[in-house]
Amino acid sequence: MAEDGGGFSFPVLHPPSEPPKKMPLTAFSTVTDRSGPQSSTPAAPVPLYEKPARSKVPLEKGYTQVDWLRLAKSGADLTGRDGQPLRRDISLAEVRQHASAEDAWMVLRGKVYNIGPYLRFHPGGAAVLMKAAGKDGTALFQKYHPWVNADALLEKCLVGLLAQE
Ligand code: HEM
Repeated sequence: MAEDGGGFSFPVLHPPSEPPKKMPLTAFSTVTDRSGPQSSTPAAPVPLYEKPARSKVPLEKGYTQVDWLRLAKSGADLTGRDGQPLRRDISLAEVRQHASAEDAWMVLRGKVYNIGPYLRFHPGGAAVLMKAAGKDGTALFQKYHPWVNADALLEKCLVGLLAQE
């Protein structure tokens, strides 16, 4: 609608005949899930951040990573090599013979580690780590935590290198 304003023509807005309905204040009731049949109950709010499932286990007292680093620095022989030099010829067949909790070796990226001393310190739990005992655990390691610096953590557990086949 336009009215004459002395040579100018401009629209005049009339207030709506009905006052606006009171708007709900919460996002909860204004957001509606239209994916399925409509219902009177509001859709549950979608969480913005799903907490990933963690499988860290509570460690026994005295078995934190700090305790481990302290042990690793203590000079104790964690390799089980009894002072023998690093070996470069370890076969997978030999690794397989070290598959018990008392005597556990694991291959990680071509390096053979004596993981027995680390079992109780492993944040994922000893039982999980035992899955890789006597085996090449590289794929499992990469699956769970490729960011972990095993070279540093297990430096003092190095038995030697896997033989090139
Ligand atoms: C011997 C080499 C390994 C070392 C040094 C090691 C070290 C660690 C460390 C430092 C963490 C804590 C990671 C974090 O808080 O971000 C961890 C967690 C874990 N590790 Fe290992 N790990 C080893 C091998 C393995 C293997 C072979 C498996 C699987 C069979 C495994 C499974 C896990 C799992 C499931 C967790 C808990 C992950 C989580 O939910 O936070 N680890 N490990």
